[in-house]
Amino acid sequence: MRKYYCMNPIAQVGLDNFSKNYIKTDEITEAEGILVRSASMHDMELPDGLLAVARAGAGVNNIPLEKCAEKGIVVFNTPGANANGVKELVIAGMLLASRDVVSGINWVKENQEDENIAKDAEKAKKKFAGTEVMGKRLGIIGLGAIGVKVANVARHLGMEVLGYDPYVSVDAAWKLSRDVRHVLDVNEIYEQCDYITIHVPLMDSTKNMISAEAISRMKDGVILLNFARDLLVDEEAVLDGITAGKIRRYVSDFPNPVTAGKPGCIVIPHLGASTEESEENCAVMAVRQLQEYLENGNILHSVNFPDCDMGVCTAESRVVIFHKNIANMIAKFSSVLGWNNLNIANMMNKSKGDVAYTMVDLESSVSGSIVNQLKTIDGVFRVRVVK
Ligand SMILES: NC(=O)C1=CN([C@@H]2O[C@H](COP(=O)(O)OP(=O)(O)OC[C@H]3O[C@@H](n4cnc5c(N)ncnc54)[C@H](O)[C@@H]3O)[C@@H](O)[C@H]2O)C=CC1
Ligand SMILES: O=C(O)CCC(=O)C(=O)O
Repeated sequence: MRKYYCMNPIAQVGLDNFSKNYIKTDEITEAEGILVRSASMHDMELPDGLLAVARAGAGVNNIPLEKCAEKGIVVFNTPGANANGVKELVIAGMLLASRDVVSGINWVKENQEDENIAKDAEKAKKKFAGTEVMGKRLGIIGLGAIGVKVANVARHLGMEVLGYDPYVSVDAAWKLSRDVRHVLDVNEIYEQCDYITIHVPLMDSTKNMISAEAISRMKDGVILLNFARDLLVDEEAVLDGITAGKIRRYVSDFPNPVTAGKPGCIVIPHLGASTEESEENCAVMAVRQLQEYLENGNILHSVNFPDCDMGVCTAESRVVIFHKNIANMIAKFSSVLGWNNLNIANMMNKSKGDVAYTMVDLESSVSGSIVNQLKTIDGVFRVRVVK
């Protein structure tokens, strides 16, 4: 029986995909697989028996990717599975920032006992008047699963759309409306747009990407939307920008003491992916990827190891090896297997940055001693007998 542990509540529809050979455990040290959403795993000890972590979502900044790689723990995410949920809330955020609906609703609540509320509302409403999005210019930083969807909807709303993504994938480019202007310099977005929305992962290279300098380049009265991660934006500079009238509204999906309750800030409690559909899509994808890896050693949508798929093993056994991406590793594995008279039926090796993954199907079974010989090869992190 294989055991998995959930660090956050995971949609039952997803968990139902586990076969009867799986059981949920409350004891993390027993788990071969972990399912997680936003819980931080940075300070936790990774159990020795842990083989994989599946993030039911996109952002993986809550997971120590390198530490996992060094221990041969595969980390998956579920690209695109919650993109529509986020897209819809970004559009809602744009509208809430343009029209003062929130203050208007609060006014109605505060005046609920007023018998003349209908008449008084007609007098009060001019305070809450706003602007329309049609005809305005939207800049999108990051044209991945979410950015592309936001771009295409914004075109349907009659907005002019500029997109910036130096690493845009072919797949994303195919999905993007051809009316979106792809800019090569992010400053064009800062300098020309009425609305700016950011959809990039939080990494060392993107932290504080929306800096005071970037804000200083923006048009007066810009509306800034952040449904990606708070640390991408210098939020102290945002507050200064609001005070100075540079920024009209800052919409963020990430409450923190800097922006919560501050004038000009519309802060949502991280609800971008909190829809039934997104939660279910992510859970189903995460569970399938986890199960495929635990049962067959196949990797799909990993963020710290290369994707590698040899299907179901029809040979006598399958061994997978996590190792450094350095010269001569395959020769060393073949030598160990050859000395031990093991014939290779099939083999695949893939690399990603500094790490690599080798899958080997063999015509006879592998003993513990052979596994130990593979483990002692310099540069090997982990050896796992899948079958
Ligand atoms: N608020 C919420 O609930 C959610 C937030 N997110 C956040 O949104 C982020 C984006 O999500 P997806 O679109 O699904 O990811 P994605 O991986 O499909 O797209 C990210 C895009 O950012 C681009 N990129 C990377 N560095 C860049 C840079 N320096 N400048 C411009 N573009 C750059 C990449 O090329 C890629 O196309 C996630 O990493 C996560 O942090 C994702 C889902 C839900
Ligand atoms: O699971 C969640 O609600 C968070 C979603 C998110 O932020 C992500 O997928 O990056």
